Order: sequence, then C-alpha cells, then structure tokens
Amino acid sequence: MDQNGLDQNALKKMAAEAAIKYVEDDMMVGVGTGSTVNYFIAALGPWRARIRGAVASSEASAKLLRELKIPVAELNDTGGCDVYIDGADEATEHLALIKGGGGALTREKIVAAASRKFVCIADKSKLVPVLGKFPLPVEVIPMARSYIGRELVKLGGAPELRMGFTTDNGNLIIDVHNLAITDPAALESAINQLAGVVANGLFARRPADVLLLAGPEGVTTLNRA
Ligand SMILES: O=C(CO)[C@H](O)[C@H](O)COP(=O)(O)O
Repeated sequence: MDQNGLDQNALKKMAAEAAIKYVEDDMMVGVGTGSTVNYFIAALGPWRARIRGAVASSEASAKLLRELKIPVAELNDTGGCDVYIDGADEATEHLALIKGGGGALTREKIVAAASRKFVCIADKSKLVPVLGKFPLPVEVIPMARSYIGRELVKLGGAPELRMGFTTDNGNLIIDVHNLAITDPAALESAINQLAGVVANGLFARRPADVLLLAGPEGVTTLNRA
C-alpha cells in the first residue's frame, strides 16, 4: 500500500480500465494473460455485444472470457486483431518489454505480432531503466532443456528451470537470471537462434505501441516513437 492508499492491484486495475478507450465497435480484441489483464477482461465484459470477438493468449484467459460470455475466436479465423492488450513484467521507456512471468509468452508473442496495435498495461513498478532484473522466461522444447541451459550460461545468464510448470504448448520454461539487457533486440535474436527455443520473453523486435502506466498520480501514456 502506498501513501495514497493504492496498492499494486488497484494500480493494475487503473491501467487495465484505461485500456478500454482503445477498444472500438466491431474490433477483434487480442487479450493477454496475467493479473493486470484479468482486470481488463472484467472491463471488457460490457463490450461483449459490440466487439467482433476476442483472441486469448492462454487457456486461462479464454476461460475467463467465456465466463463473461465474450465470444472467443481462434486467431487463424480472424485475419489478425485490431488491438492487443497485455501486461508485462518489465518495461522500458522505449516500450521494450520482458513478458512471460505467467508462462504464456509464445502465444502472447504470436497474438502481439498479428495485431495492428499493442497496448501494454502495467503499474509503475514495472518501469525499469534496463531490462533483466526480472528473470527472462524462455520457452523450450523439453529435449533441448539441458543444451539450451548451457548456451544461456554462455550468453551470461544463470538459467533456472521453472519446476512443475508446463506451457499451454506442452513445453518447459527456463527463467534466466542475472542478465543486464542493454541491447534487448540483439539478445532476443541471439536466444531465438538456439535450436529448441520456441520463444523468449523479450518483446523488443515487436515492442508495445502504447504503454499505459498507472501510478498514484494517475495513468501515464507512453507512445512508441
Ligand atoms: O507476460 C505475462 C504472462 O505470461 C504477464 O503479462 C506478466 O507476467 C505480467 O503479469 P501481471 O499482470 O500478473 O503482473
């Protein structure tokens, strides 16, 4: 709880509700994953009859959308989304992100790539000067786990298998600690080159277009230059 009586959840809700202004009639809305997005899903409920549908980046978000009777579409049937709303674990002022704390990074990357506008929603604690304090999630094919771990050490990281976790795609997550990511686009590409990597949680090649950051003073909008 901060001095204004707002806890982190209240700030997440503020950012999520501010994102509703990016939703318009007849839109196909991409919906990310996580506790901030859950507030967005709640705010999207009253729009259920006005939008064309929603594409979910995880089974968990699809379930919540269906519970609110928001029509859930398959990305392949949509021709892409008009807007994609998702949270982040870390964000820079240049709108590069680390995502995947919830393990949904691959589908999040796919929906973000297939969306015309990506609006990221977060509380202000997620804004950082340099990405990497939050361990970088990497989704890997199970048989490549050990090989990729060794390669991630060569890239300067300290990999740790996320125990007892399987992604919606049936794969594993390695969380990479101790990275100071000064060139996010270069590291994103370098990790993607490793055989057996499905995706990594750096969103630098496709950063957010808009970042809505909630703090005690309200919601600040950062647009990508
Ligand atoms: O990338 C994500 C899930 O894979 C989430 O957007 C990220 O972990 C932020 O979560 P939260 O809104 O719960 O803080």
